Amino acid sequence: MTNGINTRELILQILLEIEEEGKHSHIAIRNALSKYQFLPRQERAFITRVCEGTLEYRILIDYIIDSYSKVSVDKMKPVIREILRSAVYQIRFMDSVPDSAVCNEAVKLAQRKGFYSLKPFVNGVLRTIAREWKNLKLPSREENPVRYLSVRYSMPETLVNRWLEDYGEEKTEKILTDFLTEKPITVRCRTHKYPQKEIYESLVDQGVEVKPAPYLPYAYEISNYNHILALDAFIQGKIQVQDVSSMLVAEIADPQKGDYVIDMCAAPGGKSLHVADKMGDYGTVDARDISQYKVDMIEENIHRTDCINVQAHVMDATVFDVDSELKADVVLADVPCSGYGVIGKKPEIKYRVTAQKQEEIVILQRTILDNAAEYVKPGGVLVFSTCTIAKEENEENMLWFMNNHPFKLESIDPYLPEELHSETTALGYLQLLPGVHKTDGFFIAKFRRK
Ligand SMILES: C[S@@+](CC[C@H](N)C(=O)[O-])C[C@H]1O[C@@H](n2cnc3c(N)ncnc32)[C@H](O)[C@@H]1O
Repeated sequence: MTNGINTRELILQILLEIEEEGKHSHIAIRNALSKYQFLPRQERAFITRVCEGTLEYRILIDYIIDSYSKVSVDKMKPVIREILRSAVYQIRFMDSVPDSAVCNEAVKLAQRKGFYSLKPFVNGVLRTIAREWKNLKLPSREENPVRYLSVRYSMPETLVNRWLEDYGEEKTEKILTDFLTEKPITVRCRTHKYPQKEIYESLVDQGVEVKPAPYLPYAYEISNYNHILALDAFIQGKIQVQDVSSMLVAEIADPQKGDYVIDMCAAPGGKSLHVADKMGDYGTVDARDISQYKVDMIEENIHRTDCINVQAHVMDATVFDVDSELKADVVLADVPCSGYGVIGKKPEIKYRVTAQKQEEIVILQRTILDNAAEYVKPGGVLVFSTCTIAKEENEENMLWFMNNHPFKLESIDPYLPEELHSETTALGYLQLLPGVHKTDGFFIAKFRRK
């Protein structure tokens, strides 16, 4: 308890918003923390870790609870379920809090939330788990490898099955391991405007730990800071938060000074700003997104980075814009996707997968790609990208696109570090897999209009 705020209660509230109201985890956590800005850094870190960890390990946690509770997790009242889940996360994964304190806090919280009669149940289940969890066996890998991987790495069986089929057991296990590995944030240094040394020194002067990121010389991994919004390099627009996979898009697009670039799905503007930086102050990036809310996010970034050659507009990429026909030197179609490549950052994605959503997203992507094709000048470039590792959204869409539009793939090797070169990059596309490559899961294909 700090300043009248009960940390466990705040954690419960955040988890209920994510699990019961369908909020995105990073938004629910960010909103709660910005409401209670006075909380000390250590407590903020604790809240973030417990919420993220409870979500990341939900399947394993439920397996543990179900092994020791008479009432199964899916039959419990949401408040009790989330109290137990977050307590089990602390017992299983955090040494900093004694198990007895975790149990006591959970029991008190159940009472405060009006579940007086369930106090003995919460107490009994948690104390048994604290005593017994080390003896609990996971499902047998030999008898049921899918169930084993699902519980061991907290990944729904549908996704495990899909990746086993697409990538084989070894790569799937690397992907699953990577999703549960904590990683620093990556930033792009805007070296077109500011010397990298100056950016490095500004970060280090504020106590930030700075390490080179993989694959691109102007990317850093940063850690050991409280708020990124309080870093001078960020405030002054010298850095942009972006995964290296996403930075590769502007490299591969290779815009030339004076080009007209359309970014069809641009918010919050990471790739638009990068492309604009690469063009210097020449040319225009037409950064579009579906809603004013999204366009405001792009505007905020334009303002902070003082990128004068990016213009943001509300425009629905599924609606054909006749004024853009054959106008663009470069079109970026960084389409909405299932997001499986960023499950490590947004763990709730893995629990919200349905076959229907998967089909709908492919249809949406193809509609956007149909329009994107029409905007590219003869001889111009279309870069298609997603942050997923689902074949139907990536390779299958790429093949479909080539069968339906007058474009050909073009080698992307000239824009990539040698360690990323492969048969597919020589052809014109790249599937990055978490744990196999040192980035988020991401797909990029480069087409040129015939
Ligand atoms: C992968 S994100 C884009 C990330 C962005 N390119 C960047 O690098 O910062 C996909 C974007 O597509 C937008 N979107 C979804 N449906 C859309 C539509 N029909 N028209 C335009 N944008 C759309 C979403 O709002 C979201 O901002």
